[in-house]
Amino acid sequence: MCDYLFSVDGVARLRPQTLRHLLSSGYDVIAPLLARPGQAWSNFWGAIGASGYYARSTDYMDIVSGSIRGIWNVPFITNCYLVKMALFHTPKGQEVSYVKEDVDPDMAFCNSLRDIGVMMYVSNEEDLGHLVNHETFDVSRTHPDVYQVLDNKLEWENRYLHKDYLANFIDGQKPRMPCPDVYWFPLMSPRFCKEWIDIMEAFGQWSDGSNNDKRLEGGYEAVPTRDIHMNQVGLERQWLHILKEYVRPLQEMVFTGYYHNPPVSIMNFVVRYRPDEQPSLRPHHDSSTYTINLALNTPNVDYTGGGCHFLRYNCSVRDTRLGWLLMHPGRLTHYHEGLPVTGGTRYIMISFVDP
Ligand SMILES: O=C(O)CCC(=O)C(=O)O
Ligand SMILES: [Fe+2]
Repeated sequence: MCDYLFSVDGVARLRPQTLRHLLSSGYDVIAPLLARPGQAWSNFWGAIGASGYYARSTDYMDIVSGSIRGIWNVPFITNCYLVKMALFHTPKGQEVSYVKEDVDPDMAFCNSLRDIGVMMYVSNEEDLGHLVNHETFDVSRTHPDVYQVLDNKLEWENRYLHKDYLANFIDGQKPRMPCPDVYWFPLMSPRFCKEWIDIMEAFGQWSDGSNNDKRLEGGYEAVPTRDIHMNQVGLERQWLHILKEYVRPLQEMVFTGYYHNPPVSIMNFVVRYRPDEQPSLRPHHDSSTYTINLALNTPNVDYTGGGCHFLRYNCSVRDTRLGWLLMHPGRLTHYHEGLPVTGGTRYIMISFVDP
């Protein structure tokens, strides 16, 4: 039988050596001090308990930040802890329980430990990882992880931001400009692109490519594409967050002095081009101040033909790159068209940012 019971509320990303370290520490009950990305520290109250009981009032910040290292005896722990199994085999009248009237289970559990004189400890001797926030994780979604940009930022960025995204901001680096005032940046990972397409195809309700579009306020689209809007697949809030957090800083680098936070975009959609469906898009202006056009798959691998042509400059971008976006003014100078796809299927993600 296992000697320890390991409890987590949510999913803890504990490293194996951390677990080994905790297991060998000899205490009956111990909680690693864990961070939850973007939220308060887990076991924070344990640390506050430590300050209240044993330390100066400012010490808990030092404990949380790791500038003091050690193990502290605390009156309360929660979320993630390790308990010796022997504690659950105590004599009658000394049982450990997580049930007490209308008290929350974690409160009741700690109370019961205190009642029988079992000490609880918080440890920050090692950097212990963090907790995943499971509150909005919806397993009924296709690829629920991709929906987690607001709730599990750290995991989400590791999975879905392009590996070269941060390199966009290296000082003195000139952004790529394949056509005049058309900028080109790595934004999303291959996994993002694949899952984004999967979500659209699983939903499957592509527009019919006609001028009548009930999804639009006026019910009319002059230059229709076969597309799915983000609000049809529950990704509007997430996509607008991506625009604000990851696209806006790129825009501010290249269109200097243009600052709108958050960026406003009511048109956010994935376009599908196929030779036998809609292969191309006739020349047009977008209803945007600037447009972003993110390549979700790869020319000469997933499809042939395709690309975006800017008529004023007689300039095309055909060799679009997976997860890279094109950013260009929407009107006046950047009259453009979608070039015909001759085989396979091309997918792009479009936003009309205005303002
Ligand atoms: O096919 C392209 O790259 C252009 C798409 C486009 O201009 C649009 O959807 O407004
Ligand atoms: Fe366009």
